Amino acid sequence: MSHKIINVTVRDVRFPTSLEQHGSDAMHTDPDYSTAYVVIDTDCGLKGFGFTFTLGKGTEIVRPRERSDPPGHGCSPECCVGPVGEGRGQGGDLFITCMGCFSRLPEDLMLKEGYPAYTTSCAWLGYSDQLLKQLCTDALKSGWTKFKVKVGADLEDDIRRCRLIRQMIGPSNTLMIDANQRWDVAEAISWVSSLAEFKPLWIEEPTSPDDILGHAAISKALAPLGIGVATGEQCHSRVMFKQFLQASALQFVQIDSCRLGSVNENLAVLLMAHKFQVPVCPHAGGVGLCELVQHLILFDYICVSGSLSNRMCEYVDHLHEHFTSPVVIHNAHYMPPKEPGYSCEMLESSVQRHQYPDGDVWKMIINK
Ligand SMILES: C[C@H](O)[C@@H](O)CC(=O)C(=O)O
Ligand SMILES: [Mg+2]
Repeated sequence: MSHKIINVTVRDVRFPTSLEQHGSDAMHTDPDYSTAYVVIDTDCGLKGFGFTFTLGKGTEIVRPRERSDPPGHGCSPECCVGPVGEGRGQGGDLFITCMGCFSRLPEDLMLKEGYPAYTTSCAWLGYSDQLLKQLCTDALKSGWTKFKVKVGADLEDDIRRCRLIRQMIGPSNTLMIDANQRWDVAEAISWVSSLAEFKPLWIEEPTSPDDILGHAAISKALAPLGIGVATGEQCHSRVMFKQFLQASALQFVQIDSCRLGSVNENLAVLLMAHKFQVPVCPHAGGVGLCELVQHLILFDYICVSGSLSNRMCEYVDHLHEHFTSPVVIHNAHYMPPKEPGYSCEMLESSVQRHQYPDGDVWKMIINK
């Protein structure tokens, strides 16, 4: 039986998250979480859905790739626009199938308790201390035990915010910090040393995401303080991850379902991380990244690592309502998705309202 693709549409869908500083960090002060959203129609009525994530204007870069450009036009095979443009979610029911064919024990545990998650949505850099306190209180009540705080713009602010959150979560909950590439190598080491009293488990993206040896130097300098280096959300290929692992430049692998183009590229990184015995703690959030990455992390646990030690998946509490099968979080754990597919179909009404620049939401903002 063969079927034909009869139409492909790509839409520029943006959410005005910058208005309330959701997603803000030391490098991205006004992100509008966005997608280049693809729908494929076939002659038998089946449809395919997929997207890649951007911070708004980035959609203008990845979108032509989503339309039709073949890979490698003027770019290296591992160039960043290629993989990001290919970060689409046509996973079919691969993951549901996989869960049936391996040992039942990890599968049962996932079905019962889910995969452990941490939250970033209490402490975006643009949030006030008052909002941070409120969100942290709510998160603790809902069972969250692992929290990530944005740092890197101003050391005094970082000390105050880390102290505040550490006081709120207590000594036994987990704190991570994320600088989003803001520092050079020496600055990263001294800045993070000043935050060591707050006992962060990791510093994320301390410097340029391409500086593998820089990350190795930071890892070495911070190891005696018990602080690991986490990176990967901007890492666009398995080749980069291979070198990070070979150089002992990271202690936590942060795959990103869209930045690494395709499920296959992500699986290659999961296998390498397992070989090097480095835990995978995926980047997620944005719009739709939690929906996609939940499949990858369940695959990692059930089929590759078989371990939850030092492992957790990022969660942010924004924009899930725009998906037909949003993630289910229970007691700070991702519960396995029950629907077949890669959870990447968006609600048509949401797509229409947020289409840029002529959806109703944007018309209102632009005409203000
Ligand atoms: C711009 C994004 O919101 C970024 O800050 C996300 C990120 O670094 C993370 O979630 O980790
Ligand atoms: Mg980050």
